[in-house]
Amino acid sequence: MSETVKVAILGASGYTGAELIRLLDTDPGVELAVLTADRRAGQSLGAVFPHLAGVKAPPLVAIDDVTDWSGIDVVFCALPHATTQPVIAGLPDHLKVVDLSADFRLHDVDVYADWYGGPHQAPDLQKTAVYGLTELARDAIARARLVANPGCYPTGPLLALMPLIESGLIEPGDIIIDAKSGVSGAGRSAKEGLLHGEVSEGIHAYSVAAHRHSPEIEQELSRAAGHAVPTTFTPHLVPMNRGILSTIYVRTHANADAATLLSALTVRYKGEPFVRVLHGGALPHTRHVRGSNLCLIGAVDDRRPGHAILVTAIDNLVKGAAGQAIQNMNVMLGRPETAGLALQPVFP
Ligand SMILES: NC(=O)C1=CN([C@@H]2O[C@H](COP(=O)(O)OP(=O)(O)OC[C@H]3O[C@@H](n4cnc5c(N)ncnc54)[C@H](OP(=O)(O)O)[C@@H]3O)[C@@H](O)[C@H]2O)C=CC1
Ligand SMILES: CC(=O)N[C@@H](CCC(=O)OP(=O)(O)O)C(=O)O
Repeated sequence: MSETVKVAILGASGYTGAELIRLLDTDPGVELAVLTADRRAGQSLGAVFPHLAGVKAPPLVAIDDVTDWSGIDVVFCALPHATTQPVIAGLPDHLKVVDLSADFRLHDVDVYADWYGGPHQAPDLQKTAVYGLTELARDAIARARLVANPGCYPTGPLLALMPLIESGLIEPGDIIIDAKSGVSGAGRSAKEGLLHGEVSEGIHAYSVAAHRHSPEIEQELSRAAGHAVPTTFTPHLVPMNRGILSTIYVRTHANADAATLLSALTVRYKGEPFVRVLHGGALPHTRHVRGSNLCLIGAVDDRRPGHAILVTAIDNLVKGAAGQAIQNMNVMLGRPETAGLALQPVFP
């Protein structure tokens, strides 16, 4: 591999594609070599995203028109669910791949089929995929050819909960995750439920007890617990563009209180550039992470003894998607993990 990392972004005209470009443009060691789109193929980057007109990048092309992959090192796949499996299966072996879609996250392809409405189209490739929650899977990511980037909703809660389950401080079978997302989480394609009139000046729960991120959260919490862990997860859509705030209700073990949980998380994430544990009752806001790759975690004691409430905040497009994908690329290539990700949050 040459010193400059040559990347292809499949789905470059979407929200996560735009975020990959914005972040990678800050890394002088990366060249944007191939950008693809579907309906917008044939357009320049500046025509699709006027705010990115100053970025050095080739025009967007259809995936089928990319015939020579020999000069590419890494592919970011930012395509809709289910379109991704045949595309990645068809890529040459020399490419490292970070998939932002859900297609390779679920290890059990039968569970995938139940939640995503059809059989998995690349089950053998699925077996090789590493679930890429960077801070908790770094060694496996470093050895992987294909990394399945976690979903935006699971990222914050898993970072908070997995170390606490592993250290026996909380009851894995008694977790409730109440999450609120900005609308960019739903992508850029037009949908009636995302019209300004449907989203502004209100908030609503959706996919209650039926969201496709439930099996993903349960897969990872079960791995931490060593047994099956059913979890209550309720997403809400809120009238903001970016951010996910997750409020997480847990029952504690061994007289642990919120301070105990925060101490354990502080030890677990010591030296991590992107996970920050807040103390003294401080709780994160989505505006504390906007535009950055940070995950902030706070906790307070519930008024019910033996119960605590954790709160996590991420930017769904950064730590929940493009930022974590770049972090994973950096780990896969043995590069400094913060390359392209050294941006502080945009505030207010
Ligand atoms: N938005 C978010 O916060 C997060 C999204 N994800 C996942 O990342 C992936 C990308 O999401 P997002 O950027 O929001 O999606 P968008 O809908 O904003 O963008 C989708 C991209 O894929 C292209 N595309 C659509 N259909 C096809 C097709 N059949 N063949 C080839 N290209 C196609 C689009 O091209 P064109 O514009 O030309 O139509 C566009 O570039 C999805 O799987 C999503 O679930 C993961 C974490 C967070
Ligand atoms: C607000 C909103 O609609 N969010 C999306 C989740 C986006 C995401 O990150 O999930 P994937 O990576 O699995 O697509 C949803 O609820 O389906």
